[in-house]
Amino acid sequence: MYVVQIASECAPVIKAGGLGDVVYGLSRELEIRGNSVELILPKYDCMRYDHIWGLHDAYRDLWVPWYDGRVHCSVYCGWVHGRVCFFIEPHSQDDFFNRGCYYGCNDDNMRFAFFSKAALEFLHQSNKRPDVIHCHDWQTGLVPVMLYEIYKYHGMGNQRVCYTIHNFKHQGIAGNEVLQATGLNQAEYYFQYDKLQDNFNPFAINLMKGGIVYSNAVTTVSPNHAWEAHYTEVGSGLGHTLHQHQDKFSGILNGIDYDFWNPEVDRYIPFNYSSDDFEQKVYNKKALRERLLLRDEPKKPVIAYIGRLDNQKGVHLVHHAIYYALQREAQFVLLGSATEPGINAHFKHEKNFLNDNPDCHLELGFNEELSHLIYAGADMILVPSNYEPCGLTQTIGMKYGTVPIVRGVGGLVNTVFDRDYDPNKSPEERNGYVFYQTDYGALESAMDRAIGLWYNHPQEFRQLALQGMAYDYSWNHPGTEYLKIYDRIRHQ
Ligand SMILES: Nc1ncnc2c1ncn2[C@@H]1O[C@H](COP(=O)(O)OP(=O)(O)O[C@H]2O[C@H](CO)[C@@H](O)[C@H](O)[C@H]2O)[C@@H](O)[C@H]1O
Repeated sequence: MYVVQIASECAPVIKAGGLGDVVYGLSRELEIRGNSVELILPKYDCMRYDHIWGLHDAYRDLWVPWYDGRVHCSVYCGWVHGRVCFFIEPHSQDDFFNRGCYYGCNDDNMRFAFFSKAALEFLHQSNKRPDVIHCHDWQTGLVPVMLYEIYKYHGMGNQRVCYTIHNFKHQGIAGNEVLQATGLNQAEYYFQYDKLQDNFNPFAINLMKGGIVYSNAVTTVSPNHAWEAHYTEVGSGLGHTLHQHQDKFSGILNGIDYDFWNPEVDRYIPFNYSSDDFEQKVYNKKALRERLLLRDEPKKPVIAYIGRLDNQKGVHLVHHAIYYALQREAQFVLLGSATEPGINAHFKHEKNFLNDNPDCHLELGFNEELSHLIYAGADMILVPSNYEPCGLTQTIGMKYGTVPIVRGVGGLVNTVFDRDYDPNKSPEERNGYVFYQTDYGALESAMDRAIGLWYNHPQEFRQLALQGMAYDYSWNHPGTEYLKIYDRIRHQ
């Protein structure tokens, strides 16, 4: 099968979060199984060019219709750790992808509407006719809309679209100008409730809703989150739309790429290890402490948080966990970045306040290499999210023998099974700690149980870590699930 992924991220070259990991990992899995996969991405100025091999211009004269004119683009091709990627570079005054950031601009709707249009125009003009186009999140929600409203009539009638939603919170709420720019004429047609009209604001269109309405299959990134999005407020207003399209909507748990996230072969950690020589993990802990200037207190556990610092991730609990860990004789390491100025200022303040504390380190920013050392060196990883479509940090943590402490929402429910309480798993199958409420007491009780086991029953704690390592959260199973979906829609 020939699959083209159109996305705004692909790890490690463009990674703001988990979307990048998934786009890369799924592409690799599909290729391993004999499918042909290509990726189309924006050519951002700030991406990690050191992860691209053989970048060359592949298509010089791509002219993309935009408003009443056309925008000249160049398309570059290169290999990102074996995957063939096409990077689109527009030459216009808007400088859409030369902003020194991936997201967060006032005209993000326009930037990604343009990218979606350019990606389809590239497929069209270069005569690429994939069996399946797989696109992701609001940024590419317009791809199926334009495919079925425009490109279908220009020789692209056989292409089918699978649309994956990684985060319902950001939907791309836009105005009429997006329709005008992309050539989706007759605004009144798209402003209908069963098309792109936002479910709350009748004067706005919703790009993610467009993706849901027009795609042949819609997925989100865990079975539990699919249920939550359909039936609860976690769908951020799209529950009814999902209900109307429920026959094509499902949840597939994300995998992680065990070539990249694997303590046996990880290039970024000083001591490789597996469950057979788990003792080696402690040397990574020592290296982590040295790197972050933490005091070497062999007895203390290291608790880590890695992730964006925003409301989704439960920052009030992250903040509380730092102090609770210190109070309970544990060390705490945080690696995170905040885009919201208020949250950023708050954690900067905390960092200054805790700067001289030998048991705590807050690293504010994005650092892929350091994240590997933290997964390998920490003993526990905290994921106290308010909501979490899938979550990768807990499954990565488990692969590194780092015990997860998570809130029981979204994909965390599908991956972490409480050591003391899980009703559906035998004690040998349990792999972490789960709490449910959002108050400090709930968090503390889970941390308390984890830290208590560490201090009082170290052998049992070790056993719990090994049980986590035994789980297979690779792309093996989800790869099969996506291929089943592709196969189904291909013959529609
Ligand atoms: N400061 C930092 N430095 C280095 N690395 C960092 C980092 N902050 C985060 N990362 C890395 O980025 C990834 C984050 O994964 P998450 O599952 O938390 O994704 P995120 O919430 O961004 O994405 C959304 O999409 C993913 C993928 O579908 C879903 O799992 C998730 O629930 C949903 O919210 C991990 O690989 C983590 O190590």
